[in-house]
Amino acid sequence: MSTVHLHPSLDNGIRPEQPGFSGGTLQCLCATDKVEVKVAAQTLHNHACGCTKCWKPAGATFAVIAVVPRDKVSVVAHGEKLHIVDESAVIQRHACRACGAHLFGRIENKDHAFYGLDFVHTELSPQQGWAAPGFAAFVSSVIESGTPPSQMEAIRKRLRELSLEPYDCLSPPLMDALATHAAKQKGTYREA
Ligand SMILES: N[C@@H](CCC(=O)N[C@@H](CS)C(=O)NCC(=O)O)C(=O)O
Ligand SMILES: [Zn+2]
Ligand SMILES: [Zn+2]
Repeated sequence: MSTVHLHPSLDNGIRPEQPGFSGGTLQCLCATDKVEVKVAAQTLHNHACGCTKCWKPAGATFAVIAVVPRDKVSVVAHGEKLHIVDESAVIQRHACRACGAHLFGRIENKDHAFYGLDFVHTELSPQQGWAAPGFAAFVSSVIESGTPPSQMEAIRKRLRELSLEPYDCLSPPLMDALATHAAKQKGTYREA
């Protein structure tokens, strides 16, 4: 058993995706009056994120986060408890004021490459069958939340053991999507 702790849903064995799974609900961590958000689709691009802005459960080094079309996300209970953590961030993270869990993150800038996709943590769902994480993003950023740099080699080794290739930004396909969008905005985009 490894002594490197990443996140409970990674450390305790990654649950496989269920073919045909089509969504469920997310619930905040409050004991009563839980904020509930319906996600009416399977998620895409699920991954571990080491950045300081993504929500992590207590004691976790990484967040686990995926995207889903924003029209599939709706608040179904206790939306009055939600607030936006940082209005100035690209991703507006809607969190429960009482327990701190982030229910969904939304990009309101229509010019952003990922506009139209919301960010969700499916560990907040009682359902099983959600997409499994496929890579690890912003790995070096865990140092910014207090991980000693000397642990990075062991962390990257453990991520690779779990088949979560570590990247210090996003994965190459997502970085390519961001750069393609930027090239189109600048007028420098070319087909092969
Ligand atoms: N090193 C920074 C990286 C933050 C960062 O760029 N996070 C990525 C991954 S979630 C992002 O897209 N952030 C946009 C945002 O937070 O609005 C940190 O850890 O705070
Ligand atoms: Zn709560
Ligand atoms: Zn993040």
